[in-house]
Amino acid sequence: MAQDLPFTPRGIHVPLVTPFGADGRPDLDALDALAHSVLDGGAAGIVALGTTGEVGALDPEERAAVIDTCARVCRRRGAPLIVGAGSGATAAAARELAALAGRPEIAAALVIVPAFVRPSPEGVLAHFERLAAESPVPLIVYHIPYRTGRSLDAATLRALGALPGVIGVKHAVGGVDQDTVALLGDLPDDFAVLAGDDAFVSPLLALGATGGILASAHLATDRFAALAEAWHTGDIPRARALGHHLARLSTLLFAEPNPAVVKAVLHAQGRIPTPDVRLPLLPASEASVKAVTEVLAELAEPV
Ligand SMILES: O=C(O)C1=N[C@H](C(=O)O)C[C@H](O)C1
Repeated sequence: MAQDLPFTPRGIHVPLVTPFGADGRPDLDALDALAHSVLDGGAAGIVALGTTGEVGALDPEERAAVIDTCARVCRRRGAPLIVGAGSGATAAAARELAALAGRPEIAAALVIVPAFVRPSPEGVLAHFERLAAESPVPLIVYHIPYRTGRSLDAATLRALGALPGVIGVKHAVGGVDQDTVALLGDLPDDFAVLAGDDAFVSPLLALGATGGILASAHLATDRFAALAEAWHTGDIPRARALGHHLARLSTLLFAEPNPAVVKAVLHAQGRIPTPDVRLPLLPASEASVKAVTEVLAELAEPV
């Protein structure tokens, strides 16, 4: 089903892990089932090829297969698909985005701020101006300075948000800082902030974020969906209680490099065939899985 345009990202979107089979290849049936399960749990949509999908460790054919699988599920469910695309320098990013044309399930592309080269804020703006002008799909800026090495102030984020074709930012600055507060206090029209640091989703929703892109929401998906709903409807006692519980869960899920713990727990639950991650990631420890399992059991109680 084609998405209604314009797409306004809202609610919890789950950046899917890429399950690997015993042969080491992506298990597309498991990916299909995982996508359905998080949508059944109340996710507003899914994200293919996020950091959590180990995009950097997939070859081009594997990436295409992941997009095809996720697009098929989203078509069937009428759910929006966000695709991670457009890393690297501007020309290469534009080519990657161009390849997303003609896929009505793809509601937006999640495009990281250029990493490692640390362009000036003006360079970041020029990068997104060119990509937004050429992209066949709307863009969500993925702002994650602790991975890219490029921090951006609220004024630059607002300028990005004012670009036609840029519909949101996945905000993952490792906390709630002065620029987070300034940005959410004065947003450009039709520009959504999505929480991208799992442990901080509740405070960001409280400040006006419309949702989140959260690896943690593979687990307790219904609770993350309820958290977003509670903040949106103003049920503050419920929102606070859920937020505190889910922050504990996310902290444990990110105790080792993402998505090792998420995959290990999904495997322990029988939802993916192996807990395997590709190097340079290492498998999660048993202690991490045990700690998450305990918090999940608490979350099964009414909050
Ligand atoms: O894949 C993603 O998108 C996410 N990646 C973040 C990360 O690994 O830093 C975490 C977030 O939950 C979603």
